[in-house]
Amino acid sequence: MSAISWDQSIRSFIQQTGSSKPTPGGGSVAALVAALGASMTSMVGNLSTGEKFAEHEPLMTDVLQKMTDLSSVCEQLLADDIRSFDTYMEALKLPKSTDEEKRLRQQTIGQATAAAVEVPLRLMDVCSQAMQHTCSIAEACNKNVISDLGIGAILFEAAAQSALLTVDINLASMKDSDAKHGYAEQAARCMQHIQNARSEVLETVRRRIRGQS
Ligand SMILES: Nc1nc(=O)c2c([nH]1)NC[C@@H]1CN(c3ccc(C(=O)N[C@@H](CCC(=O)O)C(=O)O)cc3)C=[N+]21
Repeated sequence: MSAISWDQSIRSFIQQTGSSKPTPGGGSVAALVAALGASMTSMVGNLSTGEKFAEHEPLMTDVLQKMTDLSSVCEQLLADDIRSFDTYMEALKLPKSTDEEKRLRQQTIGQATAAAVEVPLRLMDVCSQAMQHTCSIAEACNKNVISDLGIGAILFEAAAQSALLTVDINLASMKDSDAKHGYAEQAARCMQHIQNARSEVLETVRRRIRGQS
């Protein structure tokens, strides 16, 4: 067996996440959950090809490509979140004896906080796009795996709700109230869109599980 297996990576991620080290933190876990959501939608897309689904081929091909791209963004965001939160924790440790040190520390913390908000916000946007694509195949995809499409939708919502909490805790410490309101509004709008699309996906999933068309 090769030294790097998925099993070992998953085990090591889980151990590191559960340790007392601040990162990977909730922001990174949310990115991983979103990537798993993309895997579910991909699996459903990959099982919705061939003669029976011929008329939907362009749609499935497009959604599969989108899931591959969004999954790569999740991978990037997982790493970005570690970097941004580590930077924030480092900024807190800056000296604060003189006025100049205090000013520099506050400025650095402010910048680090903005970055720690923007990473989970980007993840929410990814979840929103992914949810929309998931919704777009709910009627046409293979019924045998419709439950997995629902799982994808649930995971995108869980990832987005988790990212939203991360946005909120960082906004709570933000001083610039204009920026704060801008971020909060963007997050709320995105979450609303995600929840609407999730409801639509799950309604279709449940109807198709019941066997009504
Ligand atoms: N983009 C982003 N990603 C996150 O993952 C993220 C975040 N923002 N914002 C806040 C939450 C919460 N979180 C913490 C993790 C560990 C400690 C931690 O280790 N705290 C120690 C103090 C450590 C020290 O001061 O060195 C303690 O409370 O005793 C704190 C907070 C990560 N989060």
